Amino acid sequence: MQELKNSLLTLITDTSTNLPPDVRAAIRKATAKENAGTRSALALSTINDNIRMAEENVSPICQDTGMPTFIIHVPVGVNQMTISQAIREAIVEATQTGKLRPNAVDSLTGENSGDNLGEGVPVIHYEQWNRDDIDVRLILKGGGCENKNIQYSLPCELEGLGRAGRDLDGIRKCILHSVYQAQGQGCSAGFIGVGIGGDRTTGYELAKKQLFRQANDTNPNPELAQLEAYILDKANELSIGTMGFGGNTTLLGCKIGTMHRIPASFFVSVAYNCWAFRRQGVTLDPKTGAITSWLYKDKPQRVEVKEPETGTQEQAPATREVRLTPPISEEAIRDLKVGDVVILDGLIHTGRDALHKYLMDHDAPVDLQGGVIYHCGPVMLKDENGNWTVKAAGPTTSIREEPYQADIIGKFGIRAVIGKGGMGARTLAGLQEHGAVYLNAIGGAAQYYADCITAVNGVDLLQFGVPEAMWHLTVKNFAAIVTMDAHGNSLHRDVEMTALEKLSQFKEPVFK
Ligand SMILES: O=C(O)C[C@H](O)C(=O)O
Ligand code: SF4
Repeated sequence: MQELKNSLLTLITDTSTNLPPDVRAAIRKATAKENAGTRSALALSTINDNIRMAEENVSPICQDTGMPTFIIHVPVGVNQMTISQAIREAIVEATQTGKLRPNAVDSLTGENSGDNLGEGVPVIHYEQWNRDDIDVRLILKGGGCENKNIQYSLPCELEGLGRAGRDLDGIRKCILHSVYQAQGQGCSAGFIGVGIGGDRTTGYELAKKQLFRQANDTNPNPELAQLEAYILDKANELSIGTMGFGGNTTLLGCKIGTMHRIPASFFVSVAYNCWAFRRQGVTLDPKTGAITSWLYKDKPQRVEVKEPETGTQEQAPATREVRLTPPISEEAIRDLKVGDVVILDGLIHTGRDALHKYLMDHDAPVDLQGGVIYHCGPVMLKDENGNWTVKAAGPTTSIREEPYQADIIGKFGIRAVIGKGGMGARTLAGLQEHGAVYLNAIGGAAQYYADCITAVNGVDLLQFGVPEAMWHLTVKNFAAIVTMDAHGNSLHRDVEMTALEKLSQFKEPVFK
């Protein structure tokens, strides 16, 4: 198996940097359905640029390279320990070369292992089969969309949909609700894998396994095939749109599997995957470990695009572009309105979970008066001269900072927070009180934003690990949309309210 480690390294690199054709086809279809100039269309155009840049640069599509999860089928007699060891070596190498972000964190101490290895990381599942070759599939599913996974225990009451019973119609309601509750936070438009039945653990496993199906396959069970088609159609009527900006595409794929359950339990488990749906697979020669074929790389798929029906077309709002350089004045911020596009030049600072908690009872390492905080955990590499370079730097989900954000803005005089997915009522009130804005960047567009970073000025709190440290970055032409302003307006609140109204239209039974 002399080729094994290199084959696995190729698989990891390709998964992180090159979206498979079925996923690209779904994104192309979504792009064609949005009207030029709308916020969703602009977001999709950035996403498409980013997909191309990641492939060209052989760099991560998204900075969050997720929890590496392998599903491996082996012939009888193949040594699984040899494969696991080769996976670990390939993961360390992929981390050293910036194809993976160091993502394994000790849950109690918060220490980042730095090489993507840790207790339970990576995840590797083996199954034996009767074939002679080895089949290795890998998914790199990031944290933001993982946090939007949801498990329902039937019967239950669902916001907007009422009672969901222990039948196909109850299942239908749960799945629609799962898309609604994700809003834009898991970097919509997403793909969902659904597991019906099992227990709490196997239900989620089944849901994740569905994500290994081809996006354009047809479920062999006609009842489930019908449900998949129904969900894909109706979830797209929720108008959540790309990144939760509103729009015609909210869901790119729905795959449903079922297993037996025990009488008392009835779980519907949903695995939500962002548009940056990174999964690839290879077959390997069991003697040499060389790649013999790729599993998701068939010819580019033809996309048939149905025009949006009249009435569903969002009109492109007139966008105003405002160029700002930190430190930003309160006056300039109060002049901004939801929908404006802000182009930033100058110094910004990254800060996410660990930093926000830290800043509550510590001073900031740098002056943040008039400053900009970027919710981002980048992929960084140090060169031979000790200089840092940015390999990938898209936004992280902002809502996790909701308990801290308003206080931090007030305490340090921050004028803008960049992130994705939006924030809640407390932050909105804080923006109004202190004169600040929330800027939504395009989640997953890690190459696109890395390209806007012209210098790494320094780093503080590196003891939090690379993703959680406070990086001081100079940016040029960094564009983001005002989605929460200093006047109490929030696009996220409006989109969620509309989506809830639309969700409640699906209350009546469909599958009797
Ligand atoms: O950890 C990250 O960089 C991002 C995460 O995947 C998220 O979606 O919030
Ligand atoms: S930032 Fe968005 S695209 Fe990246 S892993 Fe998280 S949810 Fe996915």
